[in-house]
Amino acid sequence: MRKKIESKRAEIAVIGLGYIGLPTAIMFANAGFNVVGYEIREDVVKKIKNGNSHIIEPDIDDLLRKAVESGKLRATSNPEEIKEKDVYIICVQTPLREDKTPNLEYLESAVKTVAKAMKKGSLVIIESTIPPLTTLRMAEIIEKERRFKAGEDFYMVHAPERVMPGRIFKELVYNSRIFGGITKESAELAEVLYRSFVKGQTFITNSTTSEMVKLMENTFRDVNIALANEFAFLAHQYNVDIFKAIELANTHPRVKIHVPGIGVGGHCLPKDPYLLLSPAKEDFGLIKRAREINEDMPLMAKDLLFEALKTINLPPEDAIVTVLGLAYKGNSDDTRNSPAHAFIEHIKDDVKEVRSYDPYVKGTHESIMEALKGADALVIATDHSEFKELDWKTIGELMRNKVLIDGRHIIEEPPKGFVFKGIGRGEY
Ligand SMILES: NC(=O)c1ccc[n+]([C@@H]2O[C@H](COP(=O)([O-])OP(=O)(O)OC[C@H]3O[C@@H](n4cnc5c(N)ncnc54)[C@H](O)[C@@H]3O)[C@@H](O)[C@H]2O)c1
Ligand SMILES: CC(=O)N[C@@H]1[C@@H](OP(=O)(O)OP(=O)(O)OC[C@H]2O[C@@H](n3ccc(=O)[nH]c3=O)[C@H](O)[C@@H]2O)O[C@H](CO)[C@@H](O)[C@@H]1O
Repeated sequence: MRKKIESKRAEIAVIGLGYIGLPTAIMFANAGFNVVGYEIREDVVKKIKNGNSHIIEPDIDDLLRKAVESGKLRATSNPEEIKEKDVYIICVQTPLREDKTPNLEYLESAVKTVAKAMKKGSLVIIESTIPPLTTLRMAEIIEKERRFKAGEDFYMVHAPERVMPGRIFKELVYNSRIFGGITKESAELAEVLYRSFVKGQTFITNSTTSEMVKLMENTFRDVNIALANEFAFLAHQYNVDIFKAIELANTHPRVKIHVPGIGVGGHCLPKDPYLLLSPAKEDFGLIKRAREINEDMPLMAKDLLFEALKTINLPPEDAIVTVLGLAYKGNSDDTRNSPAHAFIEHIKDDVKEVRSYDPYVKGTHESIMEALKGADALVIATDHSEFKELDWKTIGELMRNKVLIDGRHIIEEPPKGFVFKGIGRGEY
């Protein structure tokens, strides 16, 4: 198997062609492997077959076209086409249920599909982010399904993905990678495989450690953002501009405070802390409290909006509010767990009309100017580059009342004539 991987003769199936699976499949195909991408969504398969990406990411269109035109990458919804591959890489989503417990249905179904298709000696890699101990449980599913013995009849590894959307193709190459094997040999094989394009450092460990490492990384970020958000809350009470205060605090050699804002969205940070806690019998409460703080940030934006409306004596029920940005972060089309949606849900029954505009996502209006015509308040919920270059004079002329709420600190100096409030901007 090692030789097959080194000589790039190993046949690879990538299961799930989303934000992670599609770039991963492209990288292996462009590194010279024959790759089949298996995806249950037929619309996605159809697009990829035509060389078109269904996600927005720098460089993806050219790299995908190259992979498809060279014949190295094929997409399919037919499980027959992933039979007896050498390597399976599972990249399906691992969301939460309503009650915040992990929904591992997609993963279990993908593992069962792989179990049916694989052969003795296959290497099964899970890239999805999963609760501690899940790889071992998935190995048992394969053992039951096929009567194979994990570590003897097949190799199994958790190889968490750590890329940042917007920089995926750079980070796939230069990030360091962790390979958590159910056996050392499994991890070593995965390491050789990824070395075909990874230039960052690589580390080998066991699967439960790698599951925990990935979840700790995102929990670290989430808890730090919650701390920044709590600082922002205090800054309003002390009449301080939190961004100036953070800039100064960050001049300390051992302090690096994160960025407060309207909320923490995406497919990862809002759920990974819960995945980390899910198999635990007990915890200290810090991680959950940080999550609650971040989940409540859209409510803080609502409070600022209503305070601003009050200063112009406009009852909320008469106000037309335009939300700029629906994606969870700047220059992305991903709306999963977006704070913009949570914010809209919080205000929609209290105001006259909520409008929305996003350059990458369908909102109520297709042009920013149309969305702002006659509006009373504008709320920035996403830090898209487009919103950093707005012509405030023209916008002011279009709006009926000029209330501006900055949930993402994209405005340094509030434009003249606007009633301005921003998360953490205690000075205004
Ligand atoms: N998006 C990110 O920035 C990111 C970064 C690092 C890690 N991750 C982790 O990677 C995993 C995937 O995330 P994503 O953002 O790519 O999700 P995604 O929803 O964009 O992609 C998952 C794809 O898998 C498909 N799928 C679901 N079940 C399937 C099955 N049984 N067989 C075949 N296809 C199936 C879905 O239709 C979907 O297209 C998650 O665990 C996530 O936490 C995501
Ligand atoms: C540890 C780490 O770096 N993990 C990254 C993270 O990537 P991400 O795409 O989820 O992006 P983030 O930048 O973390 O943003 C999430 C949300 O938090 C808001 N935010 C952010 C920073 C801040 O200081 N203040 C904020 O309010 C932001 O607006 C947005 O809504 O998870 C991926 C999947 O596991 C990882 O692969 C990837 O490495």
